[in-house]
Amino acid sequence: MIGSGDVLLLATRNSGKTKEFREAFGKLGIAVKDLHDVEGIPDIEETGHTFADNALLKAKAVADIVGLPVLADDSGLCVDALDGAPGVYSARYAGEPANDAANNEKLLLELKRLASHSESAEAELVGERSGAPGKERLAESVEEHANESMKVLLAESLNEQVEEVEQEPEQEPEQEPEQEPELLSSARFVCSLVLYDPADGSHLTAEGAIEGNILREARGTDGFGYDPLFWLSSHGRSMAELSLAEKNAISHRGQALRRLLEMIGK
Ligand SMILES: O=c1[nH]c(=O)c2ncn([C@@H]3O[C@H](COP(=O)(O)OP(=O)(O)OP(=O)(O)O)[C@@H](O)[C@H]3O)c2[nH]1
Ligand SMILES: [Mg+2]
Repeated sequence: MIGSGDVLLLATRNSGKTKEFREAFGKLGIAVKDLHDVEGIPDIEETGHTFADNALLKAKAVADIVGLPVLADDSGLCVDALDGAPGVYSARYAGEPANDAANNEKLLLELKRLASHSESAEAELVGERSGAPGKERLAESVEEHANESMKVLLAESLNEQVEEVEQEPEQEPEQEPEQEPELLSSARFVCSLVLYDPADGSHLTAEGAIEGNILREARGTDGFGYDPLFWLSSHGRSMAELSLAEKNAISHRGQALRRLLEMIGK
């Protein structure tokens, strides 16, 4: 369907995606166009429940109009602390029209809200646990239940017990300064690619995913979407601190594309 010297149409209006595909396909001598280069393609509603469903829906809708093979990408961020959200709704997480800055802001807000809830729950639990019997309560118990000679013995043992309870916990050894920035949740980027041929309705699907963590504060200026909040421990950088080529070498999109190219023998 595609080959050296070919032009490939992407069913996307996301210029961030197009840039990444241009970097990857450029090496194969394949020029890449997107929906900014083609007139008369309506907005395609993404009604699927999975990335693969939406990628097929976009590739087919555009290919059926232009009458040529089309590649579509449906992708998103799945955050564990949010039970996989925003997922297929990543582009419009903060509402329509899609806005990266608003999406990032909402993601941080949701995760910080969760973190502060679990911090106060933890503080309550620690408070309950530290309700060890105090000296006064133990002394009252001696008065209530012992005769005189027992009182002496019990009072001695009480003092020992209280000393144990009241002893300062041992000091933790000094920690090394933290290398990792503050992280809010594990997460992954997922990408489904569909290459659809309108000549016979055949299509190929390939997927990729990359694991990372959500940063408390944005870092870096490259990439798009949630890249500034996506921390890669293996690289000690955020996704937005990688060059195009570095991102393609590891990203969900790069992985899916290499799988697709393998399927078509490229
Ligand atoms: O930081 C990011 N780095 C990435 O590499 C990445 N890949 C996807 N995403 C997020 O997921 C949405 C896709 O939704 P999506 O597949 O519907 O695409 P889109 O609506 O942006 O364009 P289109 O291709 O549909 O025209 C995007 O907008 C982003 O929010 C990414 N964020
Ligand atoms: Mg979309």
